[in-house]
Amino acid sequence: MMNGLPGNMGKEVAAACLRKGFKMAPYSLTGPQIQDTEVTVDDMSGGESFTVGLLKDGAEGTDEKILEMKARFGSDLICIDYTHPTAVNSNAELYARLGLPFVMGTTGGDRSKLMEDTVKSGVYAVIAPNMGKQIVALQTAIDYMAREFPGAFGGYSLDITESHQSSKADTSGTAKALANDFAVLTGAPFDVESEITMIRDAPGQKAFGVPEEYLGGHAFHMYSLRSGDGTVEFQFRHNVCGRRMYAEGTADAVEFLARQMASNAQKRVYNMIDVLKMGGI
Ligand SMILES: NC(=O)C1=CN([C@@H]2O[C@H](COP(=O)(O)OP(=O)(O)OC[C@H]3O[C@@H](n4cnc5c(N)ncnc54)[C@H](OP(=O)(O)O)[C@@H]3O)[C@@H](O)[C@H]2O)C=CC1
Ligand SMILES: O=C(O)C1=N[C@H](C(=O)O)C[C@H](O)C1
Repeated sequence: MMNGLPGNMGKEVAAACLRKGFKMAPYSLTGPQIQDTEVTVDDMSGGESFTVGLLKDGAEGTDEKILEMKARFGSDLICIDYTHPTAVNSNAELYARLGLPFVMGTTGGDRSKLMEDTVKSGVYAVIAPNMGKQIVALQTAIDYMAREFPGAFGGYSLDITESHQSSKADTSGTAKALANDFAVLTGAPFDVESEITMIRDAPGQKAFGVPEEYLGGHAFHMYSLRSGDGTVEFQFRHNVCGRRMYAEGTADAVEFLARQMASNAQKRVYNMIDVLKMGGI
């Protein structure tokens, strides 16, 4: 069940899932601005397409339609969420209430509550602000570095700049996640709400290196660690044009979750680092 159609990631992820041979559930949760009642998604390579009915978030009869799908598809029904930061917690509550496994790619919301609610509910889930395999590998390495060498960059200042399409509603969830590890490395507090520089305007995006044709869909990140006297700088960058890498990773996460469910795995809530480590992608 691809929730967040006809959004940008919704369509990309639906396509990646179809390319992997998955079938689409007949309904998708959609947002308050959407007037259409259905949308057709395809695999973006000339193959299969599906028409999906759009259920406005909170609309009467939503639970019943989802429960009908659950009765029809059983444990083959896995929700994928690429909606809106304001919908993260309410959607996770819905999945928990109806006992639906889910992959949450949507960023923002109250992340601690999201984890708590999901763990408490006992549903299987993969939750990650970034599903791009290579970025998750970098994240894993920085996470390892922070755990092995906390304070190794003591006295260094941390600067984080990210650029995304102007429609992005929140600060990069990836930057926030990595900032926590970098703060362990510098040993100094870093406020992810106020200290990450966000670029959302076209001149700024172009100056940051974003090609003109990707102003509407890109994710450029730069993390800089600079020594106190300014003589040494480390930079880490991941610059993605388009959205395909996240969509492919999401389809892999769905397959991973289905495998964990089939094997009755004891652990139920995963992140993408788990997926990568456990050979899921
Ligand atoms: N984990 C990852 O790897 C990645 C995560 N993301 C995250 O995915 C999210 C979506 O991004 P993107 O597709 O670019 O955004 P879009 O704005 O293109 O799409 C979001 C869609 O969700 C709909 N929506 C809004 N509120 C709800 C709701 N309550 N229930 C269901 N649907 C709703 C929107 O409708 P409406 O127009 O009415 O608001 C819109 O159709 C963001 O949080 C982004 O950060 C993005 C890329 C990769
Ligand atoms: O909104 C996006 O586009 C992206 N969101 C994710 C985030 O906030 O970290 C991942 C990637 O940056 C693309």
